[in-house]
Amino acid sequence: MSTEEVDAESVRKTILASWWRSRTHRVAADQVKTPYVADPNLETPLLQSAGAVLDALEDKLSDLAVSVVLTDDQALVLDRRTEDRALERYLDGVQLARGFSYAEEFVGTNGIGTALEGRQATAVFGHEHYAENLDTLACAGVPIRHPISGQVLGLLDLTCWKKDAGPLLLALAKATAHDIETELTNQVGLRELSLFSAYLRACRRGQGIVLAVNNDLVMLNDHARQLLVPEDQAALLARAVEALSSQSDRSLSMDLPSGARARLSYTPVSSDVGPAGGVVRARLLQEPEVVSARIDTRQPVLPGIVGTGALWVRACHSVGRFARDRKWTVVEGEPGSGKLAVARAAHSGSTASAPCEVVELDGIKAGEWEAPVRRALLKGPGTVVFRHLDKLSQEEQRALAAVLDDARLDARVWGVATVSEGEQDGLDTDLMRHFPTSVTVPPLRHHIEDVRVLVPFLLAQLGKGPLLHCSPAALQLLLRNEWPGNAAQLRQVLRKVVHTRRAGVIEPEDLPPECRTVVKRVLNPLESLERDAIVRSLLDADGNKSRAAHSLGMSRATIYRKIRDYGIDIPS
Ligand SMILES: Nc1ncnc2c1ncn2[C@@H]1O[C@H](COP(=O)(O)OP(=O)(O)OP(=O)(O)O)[C@@H](O)[C@H]1O
Repeated sequence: MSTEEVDAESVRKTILASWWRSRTHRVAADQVKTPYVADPNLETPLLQSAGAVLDALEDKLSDLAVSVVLTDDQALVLDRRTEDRALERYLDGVQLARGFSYAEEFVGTNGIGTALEGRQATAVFGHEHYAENLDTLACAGVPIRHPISGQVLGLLDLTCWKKDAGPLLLALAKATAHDIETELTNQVGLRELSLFSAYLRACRRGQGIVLAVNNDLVMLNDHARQLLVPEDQAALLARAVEALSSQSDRSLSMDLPSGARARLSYTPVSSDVGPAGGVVRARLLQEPEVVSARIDTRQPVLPGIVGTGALWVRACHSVGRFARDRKWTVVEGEPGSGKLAVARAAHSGSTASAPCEVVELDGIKAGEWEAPVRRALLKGPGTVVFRHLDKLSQEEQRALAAVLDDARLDARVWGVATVSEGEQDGLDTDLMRHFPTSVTVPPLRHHIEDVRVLVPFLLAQLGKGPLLHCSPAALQLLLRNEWPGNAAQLRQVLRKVVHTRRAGVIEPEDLPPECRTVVKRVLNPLESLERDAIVRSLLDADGNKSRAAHSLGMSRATIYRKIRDYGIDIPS
């Protein structure tokens, strides 16, 4: 089979196709040798739903030499139940046991890997197996699908001796897989049904844009499809998915890539079996000045900064335009998202030769800002950046407003204030009269593709421009991160890297532990230490969670929970 031609008439079509694939994968036909994962993830909805069904089947088959196997969607064996000792020993010998993969690429034609490859119920009998040690067996595998998305979650397989096999084997496997899917519907479907009813209620309530999301599902009403261009839909969905982690109602405004501004209200939905996702209602705000300006994202952004993500380019263009028109502006955004960088770049883009004064207001003592502000204002043409304006007390803000009222401002002075996300509304109204326009800088995760250009840019800033490059694998890790601390966090990470690697190629192992995580919030120092310790132990233990937990003195359950909480992602 591994070297000679096969007579197409003598073999079933699906089996012949699988033999060809096995041959292409260079699977050994005289032995079973397959990768082993010591610690497969056993906390999945599939295993939770399958447990009771497998218990019941195991009971029914207790007098028969039939093994019940459950795998994940990659053919990794998660559970195997065999009452018959002889069969059990044989299956151990051919590595059909928990932790081993029965994917076609490793084992060749078999009821598990071949069924997953073809995405359909498949039985493989005796000599149809590619590896000769499996000749005495028959197995029937049936993929198990997510009840709503249809995505294959895993597979149910029944394996017995070839001499005992018949058509009933596949029929029983199908019925059992169906029972597991029904159980999944009860568990998962309840969530989705709750979300669907909440979505329908929101649609019935008005004419606006309604979206509903959870981790597996997205629903959009007609208004969303008609009023929003695809990039705006994607940006809204990204924001909605982000809101999923919060369990409270929220409303917020956001700039959309097309230039429109939307007001969103997010309502979480819960079901009897836990959180079910959330419903977002959105309203487009009519801000003609912004809406009318469609931005070509291929244009270069402002001088001294990089990035081509639609939201980022839009923010840069708006700040640049306000700088040219000398319209005082508030630049709002998450920590480290590049507010000051945009303000400086807009200054350079409009009046590079004039001075740009940055007055840091965070932590400044009462009244101490007054002298530098007056000095900056008196300098004539140029830019004054009021950095972290929201950190001034209300009283100080009123005092600053009075200073600005009194100063006979040169019309060629441009004022720009940076404030933390969501803090703009709390600023003193008298002061805000001086800042008639505002722009929101998007967090890095909303223009994550810009990591590709930010990395070389920031490496150059750190003095390593032509000396250091990122390997594709390391870049992939950086692109997967959520960057709760935004570009400033990315800069910190690269600063750590250049301490240890001064030239050459940055590989994944050169990146600090935080790059192995996809956490959505900024961790406190204690949490960061714990996360780093877990990542290091996992790397030392080649991804083996039990060994990592042992070395840290943690229980397995705790390390699983922490891996989930910190979004740690280390392949075994
Ligand atoms: N698009 C970009 N191109 C180049 N550098 C950037 C860009 N975005 C951010 N940076 C760099 O990232 C770092 C953090 O940016 P910056 O200080 O402007 O953020 P911020 O939002 O003002 O921070 P804070 O929240 O502390 O006020 C700086 O070194 C800045 O030069």
